[in-house]
Order: sequence, then structure tokens, then C-alpha cells
Amino acid sequence: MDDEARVVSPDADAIERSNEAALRPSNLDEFVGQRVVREQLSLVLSAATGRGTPPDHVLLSGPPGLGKTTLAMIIAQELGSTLRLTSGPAIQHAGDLAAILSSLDEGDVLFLDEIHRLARPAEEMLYLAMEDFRVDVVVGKGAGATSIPLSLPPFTVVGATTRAGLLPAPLRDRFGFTGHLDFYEDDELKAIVVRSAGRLGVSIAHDAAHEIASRSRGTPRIANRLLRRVRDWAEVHGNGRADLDAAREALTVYEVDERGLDRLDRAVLKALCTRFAGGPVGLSTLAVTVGEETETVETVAEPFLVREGFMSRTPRGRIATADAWLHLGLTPPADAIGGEAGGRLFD
Ligand SMILES: Nc1ncnc2c1ncn2[C@@H]1O[C@H](COP(=O)(O)OP(=O)(O)OP(=O)(O)O)[C@@H](O)[C@H]1O
Repeated sequence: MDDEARVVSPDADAIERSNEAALRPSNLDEFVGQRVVREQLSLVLSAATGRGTPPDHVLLSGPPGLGKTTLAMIIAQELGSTLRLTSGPAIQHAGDLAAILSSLDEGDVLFLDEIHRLARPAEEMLYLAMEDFRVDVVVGKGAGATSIPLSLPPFTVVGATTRAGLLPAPLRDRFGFTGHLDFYEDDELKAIVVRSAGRLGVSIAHDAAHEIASRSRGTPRIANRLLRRVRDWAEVHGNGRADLDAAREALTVYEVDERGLDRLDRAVLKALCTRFAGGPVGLSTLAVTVGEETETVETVAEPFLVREGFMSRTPRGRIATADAWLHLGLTPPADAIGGEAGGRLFD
């Protein structure tokens, strides 16, 4: 299954991103949760504003859908600066980055999403630009090529990455502030759902907001998406009000269960428990059994199942925890490991 086709996917396509625009908080006070990052960032921004200089470069790391782009927008907003958005994969050549850098105005915020996917030559150009506000533009080709240094006005890079570990140390070191975003608690997600419902003009009951929050896998993007599906259901089958019944019915239609697992997650757990007696079993065997690509199971279902304590990765393969058996309504074998124990991780 295409990841973005899943209602519980943490990723978003272009259409969804444009739908999300209306739901983004526009300042730090409206940004729910992530208390530590919010406090630290607020200090960095206030100090820079007080000094009248651009703040240090900011690196935001964490899984998709937790608010990195939103925070970048808030940073620009709080600084009263212009935000320029691009991403690692969009920059194919160093020249693409040179063109962006040389068009920046003083104090601009340059948001570089998926910064870990920048090509090496662009990465090296970025080091120089971040450190010395300078870029070397190469003119001509081959032996006749010359490099012309161009100075840039002071600006701030906000880099976002889902894989902070992949960033080379020299790049990581050029960020004066790094904030790591973590999965949200249910009460924070509930606050986001209530706020988003208000923005969408949907009347929502508190227990319905809680129901949506608890099935959203700790991720605001998923919470907002489930809210839109509940709104659809309420408009088509109900009275337009998102009450608990509407929430439960809609999420049943989309096969998202009370712990946030969808059809693929449950298929993986079921295969693990019933076909392989709880494992250990290799990932590719498991993927073939559920009729999916290995990569889909590895990147889409497994991280959530491991995080929730349903599955464990061991050197001999994947195993189901006691919680997995219980969640499927099955009796765990006597030697099943507890949900929290998690086995020994091998990577
Ligand atoms: N703390 C928050 N409070 C309220 N809404 C939030 C919060 N964090 C994220 N959202 C909402 O969740 C959606 C996804 O957020 P965002 O696009 O910022 O995530 P992201 O981490 O940049 O994702 P990606 O890595 O896929 O680019 C947006 O609609 C945003 O408004």
C-alpha cells in the first residue's frame, strides 16, 4: 500500500499540505506541546530580536508530521522576517543553492526541509554560507572556470530533518540551536483537535476529540486528518456535529482501531502471531506473508508497532510481545515478552 494512501500515514502529499495551511498555529503561544523546545526557541528568538541581529541557525529534528515546518513558519513570523522554503531533494546542484542564497535579503529565514538529503557539493556550499555569509559562485567550465566570492547578508537557516543522525558533523555543528520534537501526549493532541475543529468550523464534543487524539499515533498531522474524516462522516451520516458516535463510526470505516493501528499494522501482527507463533521471523518473510514490500513494512508499520510495544526487533528477527497477542484478542504464549521489555535491539 502506498504510505500516503493510509489514513494513519505521518507523511503528507502536496494537496494535504495545502489543506494543512489553514490549521497551522501562527505563533509560539498557539503551538501546542513540545514545552522544552518552545521555551528554548522563545529565548533564542527574544534575545536575537533584542539585539537586532538574526538568531543562530536552527536545526529541528523529529519524525514527520510533528510540526517542524510549522515551527519554521512561526520563527519567521516571530522575527518579522520573510520565510523562504526549499528542501534537500529540490536542490539538485550546488548552483541551485547558490541561486537561492544570492537572492536572500538581510534577516530572511531560509527553511531547508529534509536537509539530510542535500547533495554533497550543495552541503559544502551551505557550510560556508552559514559560517561566513559567503558563497563562491563558479563561472565557466573546465580549466577556464573561476570562482567568484559573493558576500551574503546575514540570514538564518532553519533546517528540518527526520534523520538527524545522517547529518555530517560539520553541518550539524553550524547550527547554534537544535530542537528535537517528540511524539505528543494524548491531551496535547486533544487540544490540537479542538483547536483545528474550531478553525474548520466543526462543532466537536470533548470525548470525540479525545477519541481522535488517542488514535492519532502521537502525531498532529494524523490527528488533523482523522478529524477531517470524522467531519466527513458527521456531515454525510450524522447531524454535522462531531460527537463520540461519529468519531467511532468514522474511524471504524477507516479501519483505525482504538490504539491507532490500521489494517496493515494488524495484518503484520496477526501474521507474526498466528503464522509464525509470535516469531522470531525475518522482516522480508513477514512482508511477503502480508503481501507488502519489505520497505513498506519496515518504514511504515514497524516503527509504530515497536514504539507502542507490540513488536520487538531482535538479532534473530521480529517477535510479537504479549501486548500484541492481547490486542488481537489472542492468548499470549507463556514465554511471550512483556510489551515494555522490547527484546534486544540490534540497530
Ligand atoms: N504543536 C502543534 N500544534 C498545533 N498544530 C500542529 C502542531 N504541530 C503540528 N501541527 C499541525 O500538524 C500538521 C503537520 O505539521 P508540519 O507540516 O509542521 O509537520 P512537519 O514535522 O514539518 O512534517 P514533515 O516532516 O512531513 O514536513 C500541520 O497542519 C500543523 O498545523
